[in-house]
Amino acid sequence: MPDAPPPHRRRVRYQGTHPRHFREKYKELDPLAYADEAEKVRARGQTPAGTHRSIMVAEILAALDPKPGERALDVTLGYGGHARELLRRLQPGGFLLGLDVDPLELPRTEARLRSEGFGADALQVRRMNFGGLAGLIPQTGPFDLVLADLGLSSMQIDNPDRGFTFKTEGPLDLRLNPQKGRPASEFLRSLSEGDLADLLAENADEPLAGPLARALATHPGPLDTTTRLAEVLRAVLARDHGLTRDDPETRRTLQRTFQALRIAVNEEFKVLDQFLACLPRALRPGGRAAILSFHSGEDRRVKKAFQEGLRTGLYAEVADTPTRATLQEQIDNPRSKPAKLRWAIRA
Ligand SMILES: C[S@@+](CC[C@H](N)C(=O)[O-])C[C@H]1O[C@@H](n2cnc3c(N)ncnc32)[C@H](O)[C@@H]1O
Repeated sequence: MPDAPPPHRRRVRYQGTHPRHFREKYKELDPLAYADEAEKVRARGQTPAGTHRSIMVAEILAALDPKPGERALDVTLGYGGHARELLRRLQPGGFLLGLDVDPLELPRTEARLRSEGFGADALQVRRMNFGGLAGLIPQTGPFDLVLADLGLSSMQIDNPDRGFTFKTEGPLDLRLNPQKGRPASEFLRSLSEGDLADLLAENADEPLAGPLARALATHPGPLDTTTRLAEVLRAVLARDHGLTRDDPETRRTLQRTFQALRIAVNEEFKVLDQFLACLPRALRPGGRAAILSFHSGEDRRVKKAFQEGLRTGLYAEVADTPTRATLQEQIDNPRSKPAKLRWAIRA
């Protein structure tokens, strides 16, 4: 019998000349069929949907100094961009173990790296939270280099189903691993006004923590979508400060609130502290660690752990000041603007 014809796929429709929403960006989401599209999007200073542009690659390579035959641990594999650059420099004979907590993106990243020729002798991938590093090291032994690129990948931010962005309607989820724990909407319901104010202040240095917490805690209906949460916040900013939807301060306040909730839902400070406490055990003598952080709560922790490790003799050398992305990179990829890189060398 002849093969049945492939099912007809209706072209994705969108308003205007360019697709604006994630699901409309069918060309970017299918880079094999539309090879040029990603380049055009990058030339506009944007990140193609479904991909991630690795940040401060040259600076991270300089800090980690990977050499053929060495063993590396990337605890935030993400899109695998940094891992790919490390793997190239670790060959021949080197090895990289990539971890990520995200069950949705990790298999795609592994498939992409395998298709680029990195076999099981060079690359292994494991779904796990880097907060559990202390349980991993007895199995793997220490590494020559360890990389942590904290936070979220662009694939996670841009996918409305994950609920990380207020720019598009989606469930208020915010979990890095949606198969574990409770979504932000449920978590939000469990908090008192006081808890919420503390969370906004501690996790995002939010100056309007009090009034925002009051509005969220006393909101009559459910706050179960990204856009509904954003509307409640915007209403407070308009009422108390006359800020419009498009005011940059409105955007920053929304970003801080989403960040504070994400940190809480994923217990990001707790797992970062666990990781930092175990990091010296994950490094061989002379081993190098590099950590890229994206907000002050993370950077404070990294700085303190490195300085304490230097004082107690666990580290031989640590970065005095954080390295920032070059101005050109900040223009090319605005997501690199808040990034701070710190490194340490194991004694
Ligand atoms: C900024 S992205 C990494 C991008 C990657 N360096 C690249 O070049 O493609 C951060 C990744 O870390 C993962 N992640 C965040 N917290 C984690 C944790 N506690 N344990 C494991 N993975 C985590 C996220 O799921 C995300 O994929």
